Amino acid sequence: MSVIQVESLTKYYKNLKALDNVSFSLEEGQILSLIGPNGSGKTTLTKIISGFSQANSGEIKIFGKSVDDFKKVKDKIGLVSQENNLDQDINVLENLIIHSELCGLNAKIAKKRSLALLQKFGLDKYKHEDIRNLSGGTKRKIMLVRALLTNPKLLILDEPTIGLDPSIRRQFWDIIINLKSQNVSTIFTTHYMEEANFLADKIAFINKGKLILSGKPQELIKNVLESFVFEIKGKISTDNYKSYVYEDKTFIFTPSKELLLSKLKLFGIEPSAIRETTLDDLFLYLTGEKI
Ligand SMILES: Nc1ncnc2c1ncn2[C@@H]1O[C@H](COP(=O)(O)OP(=O)(O)OP(=O)(O)O)[C@@H](O)[C@H]1O
Repeated sequence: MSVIQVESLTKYYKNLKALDNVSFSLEEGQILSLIGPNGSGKTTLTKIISGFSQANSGEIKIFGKSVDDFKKVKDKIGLVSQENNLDQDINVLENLIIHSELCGLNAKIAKKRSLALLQKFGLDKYKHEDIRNLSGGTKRKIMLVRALLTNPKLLILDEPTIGLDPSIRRQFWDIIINLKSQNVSTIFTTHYMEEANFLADKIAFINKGKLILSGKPQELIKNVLESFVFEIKGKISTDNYKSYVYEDKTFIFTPSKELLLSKLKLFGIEPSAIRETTLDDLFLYLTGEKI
């Protein structure tokens, strides 16, 4: 069953079209990664699908039902926004309890659930620590715990691991995979292709407000490009081959390394690298932009 179906969302900020007719859906227990460069509309989309902003047109269905009032589904959706919006002047447990109460849990259950989640994620040692004393990675983990207080079925994470060191990023990945095993669906935005490739059941490329391509990570490349890419210094004509030019290099895609190598030899052209095609190549090929 679809946890969320998004149909033709369009959002304007005055004259700027931040989202342009965006549609996608996500099944229970699936992980979707939204990838796009700065300003492509990722945050706008996460805010709209979690009820913190309104689209100008389009429809959002949660568990098959059209959402006319996000208050009715707010306990089904957990959002971790990009900016740290924890209360800096109170401690971790107080932050979690206040949030739980705002979500309608009674004080006793709020405390019990907060402590249980802190324990589960190895964060109980921080429970009496003021937020301002925590590292960036721990703050983000506390925000994730806060989003989980209502046992949401859909988690929305806006750049959850940006700026975190690799070991903390890895811990985040483990948490998301663990939640998937409990049938929680996750939508996360990222600039890191390897993160999307590792975690996502489905990747959606977003550029200039448009969702330009989506699908399973392994199939995205196969459906559009060939398996190998040759990097050649300078701009060259590539005739029948798919290719792109970036920073004075030509990237040519081919299913057969041997065939292209022999053709290039005829023209005395030596590739500077031959490698497997990546999602970065695909994004550059489609948009001319680097993530
Ligand atoms: N509140 C706002 N008022 C006016 N313009 C906005 C507002 N929020 C975002 N924008 C603009 O809308 C476009 C999409 O922004 P958005 O923050 O959704 O992109 P993003 O993909 O999340 O970028 P980043 O990766 O930098 O977070 C950008 O051009 C941005 O400048």
